Order: sequence, then C-alpha cells, then structure tokens
Amino acid sequence: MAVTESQVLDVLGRFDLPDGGDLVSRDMVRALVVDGDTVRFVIEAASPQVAQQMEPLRKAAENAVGRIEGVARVSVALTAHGPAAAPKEPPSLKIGGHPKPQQGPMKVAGVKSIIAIGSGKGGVGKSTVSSNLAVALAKQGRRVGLLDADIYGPSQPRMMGINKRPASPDGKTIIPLHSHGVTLMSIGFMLEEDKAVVWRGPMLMGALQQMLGQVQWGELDVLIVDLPPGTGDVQLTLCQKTEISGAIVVSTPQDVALIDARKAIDMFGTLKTPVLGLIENMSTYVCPNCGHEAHLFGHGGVAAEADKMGVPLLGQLPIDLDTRLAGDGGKPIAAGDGAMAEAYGRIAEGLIKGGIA
Ligand SMILES: Nc1ncnc2c1ncn2[C@@H]1O[C@H](COP(=O)(O)OP(=O)(O)OP(=O)(O)O)[C@@H](O)[C@H]1O
Repeated sequence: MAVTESQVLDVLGRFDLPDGGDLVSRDMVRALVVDGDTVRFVIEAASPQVAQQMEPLRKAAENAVGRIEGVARVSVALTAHGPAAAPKEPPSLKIGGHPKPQQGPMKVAGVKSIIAIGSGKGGVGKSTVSSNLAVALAKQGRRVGLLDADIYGPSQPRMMGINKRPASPDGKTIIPLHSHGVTLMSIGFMLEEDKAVVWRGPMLMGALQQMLGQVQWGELDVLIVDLPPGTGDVQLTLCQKTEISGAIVVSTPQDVALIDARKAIDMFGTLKTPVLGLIENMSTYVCPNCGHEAHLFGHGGVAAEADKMGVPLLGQLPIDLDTRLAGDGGKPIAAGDGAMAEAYGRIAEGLIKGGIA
C-alpha cells in the first residue's frame, strides 16, 4: 500500500515538545514530500539554538517515520529562523571556504539572466520543470546553467544523470559539471551523504553565494535556479542578494497546491522579484490505451489563478509516466523528441521571445 502524508503526520503528531504541543500542532513540519517509498521533510525550529537542541528529536522522528510500513528512505533536515549565534561554515561545504555575505544585490559574472523556479509546495514537479526547461533552452541554442539550490532534497544530479564532485583546482573556484548541454551545479554535490544538516540563515547565504560567485559558470544567456519548495531563507537570500530577472512558480491544479503557489507569488511580490509566470504541471492525465483525458488534480485551477493574480500562464504539462522515468533515469524528457519535449520547447521559446532567456 502506498505511504500517505497523513500517515507520516500521524506519527509526527506523537512527538511532544517540552514546552507544549507536538511537532505537527506547532506547525514545525515543513516541505513534507512522500515520493513512493521515500519520505522527506524539514523540522523548522524557532531559533538556531533551539535547532541544535532538537537533533535527538530529529533523529527519533526520522527513525519513527522509517518504521512506517512501505517507507524505505527518510530524510529529515532541521532548519531555524532568526539570527544565529555565530555564522559558521556549512557543515560539509568545504570547497573554497565561506565568502562573506554581500551587502547589495550581487551580479553573477558572465550571466545575462537568472530565473528562479519556485513552488509553494513540495512534490509538484519544480525540479522536473527546472531540468527540462534548462535542456529545452539549451536545445534552442541558448547557453544555459542550472543551479540546484534545493537544500532539502537536491535532485538535479539524479535528474541530469551526473553525480560526481566538481573539481576545485585552486581551492577557491569551482568547476561546474556539464550534462545534456547544460552547465550544472548542485548543492547536493557539496554535502556529505546521509549527514543531517542544520542550516542556518547565514550558512544558507554563504552556500548560495559560494555557488553563484565561485562557480566558473562561464558566459551564460540564462541561469535557472531550482529553489527549495516554500517561502524560506533560500528564496529570501536569492531574491535580496542577487540580481535576478524573475521567478517562475510551478503548481499542480489542486486547491492545496494553489493556495501555496499564491503564497509563493505573494512572497516574490514582497521581495520585488517579478513573477514571470505560472506553469501548471500534472494538469491532465491522458490514458495511453484509450486516449481518455482525466483531470486527476482538478481542472483549470492554475489558469484561473494566473488570471486572478495578473501573471502569465507559461505552459500546461500533463501527467506523463515517461517524464518521471526519464527524470529518474538521468535523461530529461526534453532531451528527446515527442509531445512532452515539444511542450517544454514551446515554454522555452516563449521565454526567449520575451527576452528573458
Ligand atoms: N508531469 C509529470 N508527470 C509525471 N510525473 C511527474 C511529472 N512532473 C514531475 N513528476 C514526478 O513527480 C515527482 C516529484 O517531482 P519533482 O521532484 O520534480 O518535484 P519537486 O516539486 O521539485 O519536489 P521537491 O519539492 O521534493 O523538490 C518525481 O518523481 C517526478 O519524476
């Protein structure tokens, strides 16, 4: 039987906190994603000091969720808001040290345009859209970079079919990797596997700025940044500290996803980051046998939302088994031919024509 989010929340709701309530009732469980037999979520503490004390609880929660029938892998990260006692280097971010966070918005040398891809909710296909859009833009002759800044679950190494540590010949600069015509860097390349990471605001800022500033991106027409889901520190840091062209928000047509997508759009608005548009993912399901079209997650929700918020709807992508298999196999569907590759091609073309990529 498939594992569900509510099963996970049931288990987490049993973790009482010393100062009252439990992990769920105190709204500390964030970015929960159940992907087959894999569960990922974030426990968000009120401060870095509290986060440090919560490590035993994080471990216990990870073990308890791992005992749910059907769960094979669990990854739980701890994050904290608020000022840290002392900015430290991220635990395993070793290449090239820790640059001082900058004051004004930073330009990335050689990069003409930066597009952030966000979502309100996890699991809506933001990383899939990021990799495919990057590949589709590269196929149309653009010089494209892809930065995987999803600290909670960096998936671009898997989706782009590459998983080796980037070289750093002088200990300062980082040489990015290349796959399917795209220049690639992932925060996943810089973390030690199976190690819990307590991310604090200043660490995130350092890690992001390191990946933007120390990676030898070369001359790029566009750099796609795959953000973590939600509206947290990474989004804030990127939008406030870097000159970015705008953000694209990915959502499924479900009401719950749309509510969160609206929050993401509001956040970009508050940060004065232009929202370039919405992409509806998993919009319909077309039966491969009989051709019947079903709207599993509702119909027309994202188009209506885009209309209401006054932002363009950049594309609608159906549920497609081959898209998932291609992503899991490290060769994004946009790298081949066929209807899905064409759909991504049309979105890429729109961005190029709009002068954004
Ligand atoms: N259009 C689609 N059709 C079928 N499967 C899809 C589609 N888009 C994404 N998926 C699959 O859904 C799962 C979640 O997608 P993905 O990891 O891209 O989402 P995400 O929003 O980036 O999630 P996270 O927040 O965990 O990073 C993956 O297994 C992916 O292959």
